[in-house]
Amino acid sequence: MDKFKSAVILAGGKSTRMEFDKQFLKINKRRLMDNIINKLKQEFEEIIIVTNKPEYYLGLSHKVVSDEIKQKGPLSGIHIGLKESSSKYIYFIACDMPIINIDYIKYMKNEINNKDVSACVTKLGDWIEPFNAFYNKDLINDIENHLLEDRRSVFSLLKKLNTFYVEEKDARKFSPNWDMFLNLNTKEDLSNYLHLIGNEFNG
Ligand SMILES: Nc1nc2c(ncn2[C@@H]2O[C@H](COP(=O)(O)OP(=O)(O)OP(=O)(O)O)[C@@H](O)[C@H]2O)c(=O)[nH]1
Ligand SMILES: [Mg+2]
Repeated sequence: MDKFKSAVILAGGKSTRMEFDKQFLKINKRRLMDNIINKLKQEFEEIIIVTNKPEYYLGLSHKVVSDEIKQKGPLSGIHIGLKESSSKYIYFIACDMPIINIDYIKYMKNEINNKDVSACVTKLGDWIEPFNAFYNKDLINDIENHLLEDRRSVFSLLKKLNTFYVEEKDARKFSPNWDMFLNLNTKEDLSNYLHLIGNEFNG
């Protein structure tokens, strides 16, 4: 079995800060989600979308699922993503992360290939980056217990487990300005990003 067969895109959030649903964001007349899917196809055989609006994905050839434990934030999406996927390690990315770094994905795979870890996440100072990361399918029960205690933080969950951390300085070799972790939370984030790539926001 391919240990790294599956990738999950989380698109089940409320987009409160962006004020429109980020999963439908278009850049240069193309849906960002479609770009993410196409990129991930280079590296993963199975792609799963976790969305709160599955009716907008009818006809897509990938698996589309919704949270089973609702209203608990990203861990809800990680939970169902792990349940629905069919490999040991599952790659997770958010629907508002426009820059996929395939070399870094390959690097993480190689780092954990011969290890048995709960997750592979990257450090940023004292913090971690919860996406552009791998999680072990084994975590389903741990996440359920964490959420039952009404704890929602990915980092506090990972601290309790056997997590493999990539050091910030090692990750920066792949992405010196950290763009592979860029996520578009606000309209300002979006307009900065569009400016960077030389586009205007066109809805
Ligand atoms: N499946 C699922 N995904 C979620 C949930 N909450 C957030 N996410 C996803 O997790 C990722 C990171 O979340 P945020 O950047 O905070 O996005 P958000 O929660 O939609 O936006 P805000 O409301 O502004 O916090 C995004 O891909 C969201 O779609 C949830 O309850 N379920
Ligand atoms: Mg949020």
